[in-house]
Amino acid sequence: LSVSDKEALLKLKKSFIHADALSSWVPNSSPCSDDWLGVICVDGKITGLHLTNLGLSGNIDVEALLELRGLRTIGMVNNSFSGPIPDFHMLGALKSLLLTGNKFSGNIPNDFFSHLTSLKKAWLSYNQFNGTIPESVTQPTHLIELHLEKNQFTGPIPPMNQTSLKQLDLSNNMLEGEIPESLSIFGVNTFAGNEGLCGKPLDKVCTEKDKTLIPSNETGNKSSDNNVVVLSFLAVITLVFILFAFGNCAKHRENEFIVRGSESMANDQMVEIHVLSSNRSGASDYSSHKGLLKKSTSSQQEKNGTGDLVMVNDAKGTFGLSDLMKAAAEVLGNGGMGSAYKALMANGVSVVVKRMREMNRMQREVFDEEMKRFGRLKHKNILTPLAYHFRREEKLLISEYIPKGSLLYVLHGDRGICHNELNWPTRLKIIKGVARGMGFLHSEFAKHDLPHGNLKSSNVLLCDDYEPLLSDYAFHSLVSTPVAAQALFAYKTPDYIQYQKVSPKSDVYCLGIIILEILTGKFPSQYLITGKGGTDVVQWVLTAISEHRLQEVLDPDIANNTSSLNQILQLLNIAVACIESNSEQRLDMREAIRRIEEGYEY
Ligand SMILES: Nc1ncnc2c1ncn2[C@@H]1O[C@H](COP(=O)(O)OP(=O)(O)OP(=O)(O)O)[C@@H](O)[C@H]1O
Repeated sequence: LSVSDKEALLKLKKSFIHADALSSWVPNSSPCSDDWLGVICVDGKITGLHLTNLGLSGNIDVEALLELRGLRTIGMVNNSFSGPIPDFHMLGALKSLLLTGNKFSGNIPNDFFSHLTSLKKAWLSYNQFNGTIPESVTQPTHLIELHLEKNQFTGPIPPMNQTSLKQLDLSNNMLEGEIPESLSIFGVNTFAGNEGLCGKPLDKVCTEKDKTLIPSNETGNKSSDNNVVVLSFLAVITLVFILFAFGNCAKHRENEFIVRGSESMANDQMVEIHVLSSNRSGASDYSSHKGLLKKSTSSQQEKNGTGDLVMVNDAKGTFGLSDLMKAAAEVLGNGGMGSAYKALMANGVSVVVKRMREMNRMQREVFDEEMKRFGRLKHKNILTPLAYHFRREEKLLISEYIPKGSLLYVLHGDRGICHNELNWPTRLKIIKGVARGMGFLHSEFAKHDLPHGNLKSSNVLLCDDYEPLLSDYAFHSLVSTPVAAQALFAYKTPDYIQYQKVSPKSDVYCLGIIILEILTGKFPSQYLITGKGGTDVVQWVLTAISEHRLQEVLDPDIANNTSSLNQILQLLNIAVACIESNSEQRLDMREAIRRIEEGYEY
């Protein structure tokens, strides 16, 4: 590694604002041998930067990047970078440019992709880009993945005909005109949310006018002018809406809108969420009856009870959207996949409603099948959903409310009676239940890359007798990779951070973290976006092992249980074998479960 590579990275770091997460990037260490966060090296050469979810912003110093001769991947997914797209087109050897989930805005120059001839993956989704899609996107001949969804691109789609293209997502922009025939092999979801598009695979037939729209700068600029008008109009409407809603809310504010998130979980206040009733008009539209949905469904759906709520499991009886809309709702939190509410329905049943963001990877029929399959799952340690609601813009997943709450809450949030009940036999019961639930998911979803994908203590709910129930599993196939990378805990494992891969072994790593969390009683920093706060349980335990201080890492509440100490240390060793950073040397799920069930004697 030449010195200038290190200097280049330090220069790059200087151009970032809020770079606290890059505390390992310091002059007296080496990027490759000292494992600088997010720096990918092959044979001592820097080949990639994988700076995902680090809260970074600032002006990316492309000159510094130019000095990294071996650089092939730039990954800056889910940070806060803003302004025009940096001059990445100067890095002609780039293979992956991953910028999803930032605040980049403005036009992308028309020749941006011309020099990026080796580009295989371009993820520019979930930003605020506008103007036309640069025509040069047709030029990288090996392009495999192009993600432009959730921007404000206008005008027609350039005539891309790369046969290499396997993933294309242009959804939720403002594109218009005829879809090029070469792209009609992609599904409807690729183009959804662009009112002005027509042609196959969409149902909308093109008019002569649509067909004459050709990609040109003039068209792009014209449409963006139109968009400015439309956007200004929308902005005014939104402002009126916000002012009105604010006025309405302010009246009720004192006891309402209290969020019961992980930070303030002991707060049990009820909230009212105002519902926009579609069958009235004018300012009086905003009825203040209790409910969950911001926009109401049609009055017919309300009348017939179930609306378009699909029951997949009637263990708690049947109910409909209208029952949910009338229920008293309480915000439980806002996780990576969306927000969660508790709803107490008039029949006395409490449910949790999760509003899922971005579950549009599948066609409606496939989604329906998947949900029905979820509804049929039966295992003592699995939370089986009760119902779901499908609309393009929004999916709701409804499950039974589990009063004791999550392992996260009982372990770290509640210092009351439940925490005191977390003695060793109870913790062992939880570990075994989690392992059994994982075993079930790994055989039920054996073909999935991630049978669970999001195992962490907030997704382990505790029954009254402390039997754990796993929730939020098997979402991986329902969402696109950029969303998964943002929302699923399996993407925080070394498998993804260092090697950009996930597999069933990533679930094993997550199991290891949860066991360490239960044994140490510490909140893992791994759960936090920036990794700041909490305890890096992996590092802490590995250091303690190397210094033969194992007992010191145990939660004092269980460490005093001398009769079980051997068993506790045995579980600690199993967890350590699960958090092995090299997935090939890591235990597989079956072996991890076998060891947890059988126990090893020292
Ligand atoms: N069925 C349930 N019963 C009781 N509490 C629940 C239930 N489902 C979720 N919760 C709690 O509600 C809160 C919010 O859940 P949510 O799943 O939205 O967020 P999360 O688990 O923190 O993140 P993620 O979206 O990644 O799973 C969490 O504290 C969770 O433990």
